[in-house]
Amino acid sequence: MDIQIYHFVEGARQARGLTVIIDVFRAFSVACYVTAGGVQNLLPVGSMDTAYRLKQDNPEYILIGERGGVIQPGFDYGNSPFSIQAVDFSGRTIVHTTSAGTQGLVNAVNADEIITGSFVNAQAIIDYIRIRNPKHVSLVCMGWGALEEADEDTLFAQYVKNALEGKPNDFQDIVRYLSLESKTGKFLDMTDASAPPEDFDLCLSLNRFPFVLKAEPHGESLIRLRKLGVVEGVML
Ligand SMILES: O=C(O)[C@H](CS(=O)(=O)O)OP(=O)(O)O
Repeated sequence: MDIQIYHFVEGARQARGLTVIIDVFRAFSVACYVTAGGVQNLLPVGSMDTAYRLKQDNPEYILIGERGGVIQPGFDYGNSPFSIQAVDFSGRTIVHTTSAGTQGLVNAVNADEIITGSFVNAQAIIDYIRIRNPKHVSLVCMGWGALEEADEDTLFAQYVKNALEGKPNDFQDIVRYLSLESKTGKFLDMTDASAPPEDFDLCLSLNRFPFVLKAEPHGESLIRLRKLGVVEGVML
């Protein structure tokens, strides 16, 4: 298995094989929380225009996301796991747009298969890759605004690579580093309603969810993230 690590939108375009688009803080942690909240259709989109058009055509849709980390006018929720973790999304369609994570999903045009990456479903992702056993795995770190490396995304890519190569990982050390030494620790100090400090622990709640989110075509031009259960190395 050939495992390559890429960065940002350009990396998403280069990715091939089974591709993991990584955004730990916070897009793909949010995506897992809303999936656990029962969402029927989770539609990641790149542009704000697409998000607003979908809402205009379908007023019952829920808009979630941010620009510059901040909830945008007309949105129902920001890109915050704390704000949505207790919400029942059963039967609902969510449109999700973010500065980094969802940009990677819509740009991974050369991938054979795309799943999301975050620590909240890390073991399911590792097990899924092992089950699929592809020739090429691409791990794409989306970073801050898809422009600047974010430690948590790079550390997640290395965590998955290590696991697949049979090398050890020290998750407690990752949490210590992110909270005390990395720019990511800023999430602990934020008081903005769009980025409450609780998001830090919620995004680093290791293996909370036993499923992967796989991108699939939805209609003519959209993608949908479908939940695939993976428990103890077995796909449900
Ligand atoms: O709101 C977030 O957590 C980030 C903002 S940014 O990437 O730092 O601009 O968005 P995400 O796409 O979840 O990384």
